[in-house]
Amino acid sequence: MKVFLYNGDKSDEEEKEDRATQSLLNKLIRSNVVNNTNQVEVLQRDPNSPLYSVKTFEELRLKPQLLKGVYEMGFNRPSKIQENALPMMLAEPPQNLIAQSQSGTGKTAAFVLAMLSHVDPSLKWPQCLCISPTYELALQTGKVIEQMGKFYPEVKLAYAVRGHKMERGVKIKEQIIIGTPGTVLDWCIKLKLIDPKKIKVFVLDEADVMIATQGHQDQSIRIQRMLPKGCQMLLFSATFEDSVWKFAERVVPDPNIIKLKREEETLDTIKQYYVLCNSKEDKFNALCNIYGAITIAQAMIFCHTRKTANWLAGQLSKEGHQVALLSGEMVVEQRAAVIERFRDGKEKVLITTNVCARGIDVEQVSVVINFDLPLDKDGNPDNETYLHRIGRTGRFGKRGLAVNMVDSQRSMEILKTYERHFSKCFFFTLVYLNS
Ligand SMILES: Nc1ncnc2c1ncn2[C@@H]1O[C@H](COP(=O)(O)OP(=O)(O)OP(=O)(O)O)[C@@H](O)[C@H]1O
Repeated sequence: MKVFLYNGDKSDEEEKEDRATQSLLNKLIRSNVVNNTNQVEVLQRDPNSPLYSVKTFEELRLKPQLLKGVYEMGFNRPSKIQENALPMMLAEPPQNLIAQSQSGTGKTAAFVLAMLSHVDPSLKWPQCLCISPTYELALQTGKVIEQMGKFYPEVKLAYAVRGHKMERGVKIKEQIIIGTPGTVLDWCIKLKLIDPKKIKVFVLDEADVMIATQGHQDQSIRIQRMLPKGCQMLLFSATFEDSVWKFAERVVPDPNIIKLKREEETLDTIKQYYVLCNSKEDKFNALCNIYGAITIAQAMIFCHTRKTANWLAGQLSKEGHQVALLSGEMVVEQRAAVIERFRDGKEKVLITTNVCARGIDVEQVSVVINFDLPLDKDGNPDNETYLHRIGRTGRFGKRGLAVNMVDSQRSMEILKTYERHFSKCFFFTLVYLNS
């Protein structure tokens, strides 16, 4: 019997990369808003009320201090999701909203602007409450509040996160609270620092990440139940599985709903090849043979496990090639630095595992090497991941090249499955690269 291709190596899926880390990484490496060309889908609670969307920030009649903050951040016009979400969030009377769009489309900036707009700075108590899944994500959102509110210094922000020790019963004067569910709950119930009845705007950010963390779902619902009837409820998520949807409906009564689909990727402009090899070492040799060609552009090399990625990076370095390695062992800041160097073109080749690279768009990558073919956690072909690795959206619709390394009967079968699945778009071409 053939030995299973990845036997002995722990699958990187097993290494359990959590969604919060991925989300934080995405925020750290983001340089710009993702401008999606897909249509926004809007479902209004009251279908008879007119549907407003805005093309400029001026149309929103923001406070001048906030408009100044928005422009200072370099925003010239609302992003696609903001065009629809902002008028709804700023409407009077307040409207509830569930909004879903991929990471980087401008959701955070939208709800931050809504919170800052609704605050009454003359009142010295918490009026807006935003919960985030982790300490680090809360700090990131806090930074956006601080930046956008730069010219509105009367509005103050407090962080309800671990490590921020507070005495029981002290009254908090800050108008905006950003925190994690556990600490926020403590501040409301145990320490009585926040009077939930005085909250006007409640934001639940990253709902999909939130429910992936044990206990956060219940804590969020407990917080929500303490809020007054007229409180505006806003919920944001990058993805919308059924579980997120069910949670959203419990947290946000009578919602308006905005969805912006991810742009679809295609394989139309990608030339796909495969290389027949006998072993990992053989694949390495094949890779060395094409190394000169792939470094004309920028390339990403995908391995199934951290162990293989480390090994490959070591081997290529020994050969004198300069490669960057993105590994799950690195802390998130280190990973962000690696991605940034690659984006800036300081490194030509990036070796990574699937989990590490999830959600990262590097526009200029035109060569993708599947040192190991993508597999799901049960070891079966994973069409979606194959498409994500290789495919291009309309936005980045440049030509590309993909090379799949095949080193066993099993991996050949997997390749054939991809070929069948995507048969409308391409046929694999066999190339011999070994000397
Ligand atoms: N209207 C805009 N014009 C230009 N840049 C913008 C605009 N809105 C947001 N941005 C920038 O785009 C990036 C992504 O925005 P934001 O963080 O709000 O997206 P997001 O959808 O909340 O992402 P995530 O799901 O990761 O939290 C940020 O760097 C932000 O400063």
